[in-house]
Amino acid sequence: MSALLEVRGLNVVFSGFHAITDLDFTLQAGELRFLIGPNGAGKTTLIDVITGLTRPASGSVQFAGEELVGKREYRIVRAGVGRTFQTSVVFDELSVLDNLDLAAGFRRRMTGLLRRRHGISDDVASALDTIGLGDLADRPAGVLSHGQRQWLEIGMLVVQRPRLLLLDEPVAGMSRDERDRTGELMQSVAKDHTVLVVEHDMAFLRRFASTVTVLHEGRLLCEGTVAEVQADPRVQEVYLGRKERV
Ligand SMILES: Nc1ncnc2c1ncn2[C@@H]1O[C@H](COP(=O)(O)OP(=O)(O)OP(=O)(O)O)[C@@H](O)[C@H]1O
Repeated sequence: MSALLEVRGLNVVFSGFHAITDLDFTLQAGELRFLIGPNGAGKTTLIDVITGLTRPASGSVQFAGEELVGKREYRIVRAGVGRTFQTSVVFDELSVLDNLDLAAGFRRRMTGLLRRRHGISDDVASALDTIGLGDLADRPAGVLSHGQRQWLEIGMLVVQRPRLLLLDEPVAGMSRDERDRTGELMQSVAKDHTVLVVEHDMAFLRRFASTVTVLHEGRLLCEGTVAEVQADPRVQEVYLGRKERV
């Protein structure tokens, strides 16, 4: 494996408040990595920096050898970085298939994106299969359950063929069944992509995570397997007294 993403000496400051301090973080190509940490640890801020939403005070973010800091968001998307947001980007009135097709169209840069075409592209068919929504392909996205909607969003990312997928709390608000299916979906997506998942749910991590990075107050606290991280006294200390114990 080789490094796909290399964050070096990252500092993010909001009006004098240090949200991220001297962070080094590396993701190897093909990894499924989980990022955890108590509220305010800097997890979303790190994703915002990688995707160009937030500009760091200093440091670099190399993606496949290309510097991302200073690049506009759409250029970072084009470079192959896709993310889900906590707010939905699905169009309720459009069918599941049209939402996927529309997302794929951004990649293909087609004109007449909403024009119904004959047949579906291989990318869209394969994404539909991966997210398990084939039976609902022609239903409006508005009828989907919360979990199905999240899967559709993941599918909408996948059809854009990113090399790196950043998923911010993908199982928040899901039922147990939906969480399990999402974990399986993530593992399936991770076969062909590098995936970084921000997640709080420790039961979910224990089941689906291999390598975990822990942030605390904007700094890297530790990194390792789920078992290593859970056994680390520093991790236990920062989570102590919180609802979700490690
Ligand atoms: N735009 C901003 N302006 C000022 N402070 C900010 C801004 N964005 C984030 N912060 C602060 O930076 C710190 C890190 O926030 P961040 O959202 O990255 O944490 P997080 O680890 O994702 O937490 P959570 O699990 O609660 O989502 C927090 O103290 C937050 O209040």
